[in-house]
Amino acid sequence: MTALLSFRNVWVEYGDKIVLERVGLDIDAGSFVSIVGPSGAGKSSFLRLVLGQEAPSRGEVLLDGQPMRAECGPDRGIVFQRYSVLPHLDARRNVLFGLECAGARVTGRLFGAARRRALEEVDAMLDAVGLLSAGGTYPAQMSGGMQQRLAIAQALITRPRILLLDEPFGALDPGIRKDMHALITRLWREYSLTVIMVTHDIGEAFALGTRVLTFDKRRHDPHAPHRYGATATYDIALERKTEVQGSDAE
Ligand SMILES: Nc1ncnc2c1ncn2[C@@H]1O[C@H](COP(=O)(O)OP(=O)(O)OP(=O)(O)O)[C@@H](O)[C@H]1O
Repeated sequence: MTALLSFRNVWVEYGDKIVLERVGLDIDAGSFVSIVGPSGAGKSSFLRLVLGQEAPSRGEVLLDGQPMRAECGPDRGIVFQRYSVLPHLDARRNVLFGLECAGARVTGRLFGAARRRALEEVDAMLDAVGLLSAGGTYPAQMSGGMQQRLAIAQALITRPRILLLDEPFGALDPGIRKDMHALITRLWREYSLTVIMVTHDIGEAFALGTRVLTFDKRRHDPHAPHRYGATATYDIALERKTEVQGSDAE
């Protein structure tokens, strides 16, 4: 079976600074991959490769066995720790914006029947993340948890196959984080997503992932810290036996 994503001897270098080196791994469709590692180990750089925001300086990244083009496509969505949503748009228009970006590249706006259909989809997505009644609310009026629900809705509205999460729950209180764990688990299953999540929380990595990757440097040169890059040093397959329970879990 072809892996959804394959990394073949992938390097990321900025000038003479090596960030990632010799990354070789396959990611299967439907997996939930957690990535942990020290600050600066190239975890966000790895996500940018998957997003198509950046091309490897050496090696190749394959999507469905084909070389991935260095461009963001609607089949990949991303949620960051903060600032994923647009402050000047209410919740409904934030999610609609995600659709407009993907569906109407020329004008950037949807009109008439297409807009009505899109708004129905938007409301269904807001419902899926528990924000249907907050459709007219602006991000500044929302709690951190609500903003992250909105960011997830915005990322999922284009029905991506791959959802990238960069420390998505890092700024949230523990109770809210549990709710978000339950939500993301439900959406991962319902939407048959492949999730790649960077987190600094080891417990979260193991609670949510079907696989945990650690990124770190195998070699260090104390006189030239940029000489060696990080790679996937541990690759741990997990059996997810238990459901993640949050207060909003179905
Ligand atoms: N465009 C760039 N030009 C030069 N260096 C860069 C660039 N982007 C990232 N880096 C460097 O690459 C290294 C890895 O950054 P990256 O953000 O991928 O690490 P990370 O593991 O996600 O870190 P953190 O956990 O702190 O978010 C850092 O040293 C960073 O300064």
